[in-house]
Amino acid sequence: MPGMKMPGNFYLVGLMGAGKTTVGRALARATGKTFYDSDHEIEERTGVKIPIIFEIEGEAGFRLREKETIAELCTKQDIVLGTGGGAILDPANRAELRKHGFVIYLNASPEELYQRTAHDKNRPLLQTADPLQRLRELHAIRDPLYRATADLIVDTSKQSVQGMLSLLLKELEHAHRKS
Ligand SMILES: Nc1ncnc2c1ncn2[C@@H]1O[C@H](COP(=O)(O)OP(=O)(O)OP(=O)(O)O)[C@@H](O)[C@H]1O
Ligand SMILES: O=C(O)C1=C[C@@H](O)[C@@H](O)[C@H](O)C1
Ligand SMILES: [Mg+2]
Repeated sequence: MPGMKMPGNFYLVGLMGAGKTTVGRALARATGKTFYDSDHEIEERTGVKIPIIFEIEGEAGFRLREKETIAELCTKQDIVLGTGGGAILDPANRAELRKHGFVIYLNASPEELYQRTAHDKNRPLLQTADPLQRLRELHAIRDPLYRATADLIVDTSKQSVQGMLSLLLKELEHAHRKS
């Protein structure tokens, strides 16, 4: 259903590798909205990649930048926003997202997320001896927060990116008709 027009903002939340960037871009294209990615915005503004920010300012420094960036992106209209995997840790971010858009949780098993992120060095939290174990821990801690923030929860483990897009368009159309 490309070109389908729905009002408002769609915000994607979920762990690293859930597909927030990939699926988010496709969703924006299909709905005629502008795509933003909070991680990319932060990299643009600082001029460095995320691992460098973690190295110099620590995770706390990154989270401050992330909070500022999310607040600013939440003033935009008619966008799809892929948020950083840890954005929902901060209650202020959760409130901003809930207030300004329709929040979609892309859920996937730690095993699937591990497969998807294994080749990529741009995620400082996964630069450990056992990234699968780290993903299991992060999933256990964050899954309740993603759920509490979301208007819609979808399981991405068994879907291709294209399959995810079709499912989302169907669910969003359904939610839109009810509202
Ligand atoms: N449903 C899917 N099925 C198969 N592969 C997928 C799916 N969704 C995403 N991928 C692949 O997984 C990798 C990670 O996806 P992506 O970068 O979109 O995740 P992300 O949620 O933005 O992660 P991060 O929080 O680290 O930015 C990409 O290579 C992407 O093509
Ligand atoms: O899950 C997380 O805490 C993170 C996910 C990425 O999107 C980046 O925002 C960063 O690597 C931290
Ligand atoms: Mg991303």
